[in-house]
Amino acid sequence: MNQHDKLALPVGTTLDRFIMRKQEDFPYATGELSQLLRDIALAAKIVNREINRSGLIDIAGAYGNRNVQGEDQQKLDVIANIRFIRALRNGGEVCTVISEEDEEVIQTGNVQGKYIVAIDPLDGSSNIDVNVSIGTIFSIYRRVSPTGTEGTMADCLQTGTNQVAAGYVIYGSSTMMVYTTGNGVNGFTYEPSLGEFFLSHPQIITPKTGTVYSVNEGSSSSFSPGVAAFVEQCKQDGFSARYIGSLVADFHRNLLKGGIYIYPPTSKSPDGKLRLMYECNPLAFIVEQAGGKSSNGQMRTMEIRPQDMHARCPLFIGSKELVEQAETFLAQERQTQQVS
Ligand SMILES: O=P(O)(O)OC[C@H]1O[C@](O)(COP(=O)(O)O)[C@@H](O)[C@@H]1O
Ligand SMILES: [Mg+2]
Ligand SMILES: [Mg+2]
Repeated sequence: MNQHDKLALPVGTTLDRFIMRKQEDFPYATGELSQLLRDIALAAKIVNREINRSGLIDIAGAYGNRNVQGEDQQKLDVIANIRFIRALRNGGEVCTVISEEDEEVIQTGNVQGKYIVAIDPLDGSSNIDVNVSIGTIFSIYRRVSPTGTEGTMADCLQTGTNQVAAGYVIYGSSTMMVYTTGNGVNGFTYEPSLGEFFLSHPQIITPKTGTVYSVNEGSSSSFSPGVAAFVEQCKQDGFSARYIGSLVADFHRNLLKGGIYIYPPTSKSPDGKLRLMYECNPLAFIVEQAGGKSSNGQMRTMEIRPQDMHARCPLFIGSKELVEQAETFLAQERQTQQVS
């Protein structure tokens, strides 16, 4: 197979075939990561079916519990959590799971498993029952502790630069899975009648800049001067404001069209709202692989050392030039604070 065949897998290739072909790029690959990606795709198909018919069956609304974030769990949050954890446990490749919906780590019992998965089973919970795009976000690490034991905290609290793969599923007008293993970003669209994901967006490259900014301006009264100045600059430059309120959906649009998504520190969320391990790091890996950028306004997201599985951090992510522009405003703000 020559170089051209290896790179240019035709649009319409199934996800399974793509994973197998890409595995051939790594002579020492043992197939475990490939199997893990297939396990995630399988769970995504099941969750997709539940989401599509959520209005017909009694899975709409709140579940009646609060998760470790203090958020009311939606029934679909719980269903998606169960489905993904079951698929990761049954697949056998994963020893430990970090989930947004579980306070403690989940030891799957697969002590021979080489991988750790951090997952946001259902992203965009506030949009679940109103038929707006929602998603699943996942991040995969190789364990650092020896196999034969349960995953440790050292396995779970690795920096984002150690990710071996990351991705998301968007349940929208179509359902897509977008992921990277560090060799570019590829998107697959789900064909429900065939039950298969097909390559539809090969080698995604995000535009260097754009004219869309995504931030919840409802919190603008507590934006720092630097954030407020950047948002004002976007308005003066005639940018369009787009905010779906589902991180995956806002990120996906900006990834394809160019733009910036910001979740800054606010009075309600002094460290921002989004979680480093299963929201910020996986999307940072993808955007960097697509030529974009991600930071907390100052530091590269993937270099932030997680202090806690559910640690939050501010997020500035998207087109490289826009993230750099926002960082410049924040640097000026820090300088002003230093001299005052
Ligand atoms: O309503 P806010 O404060 O703008 O927050 C919206 C953000 O919160 C989230 O819903 C958090 O994710 P979860 O739904 O997984 O908890 C993001 O998807 C979204 O971007
Ligand atoms: Mg989320
Ligand atoms: Mg969630």
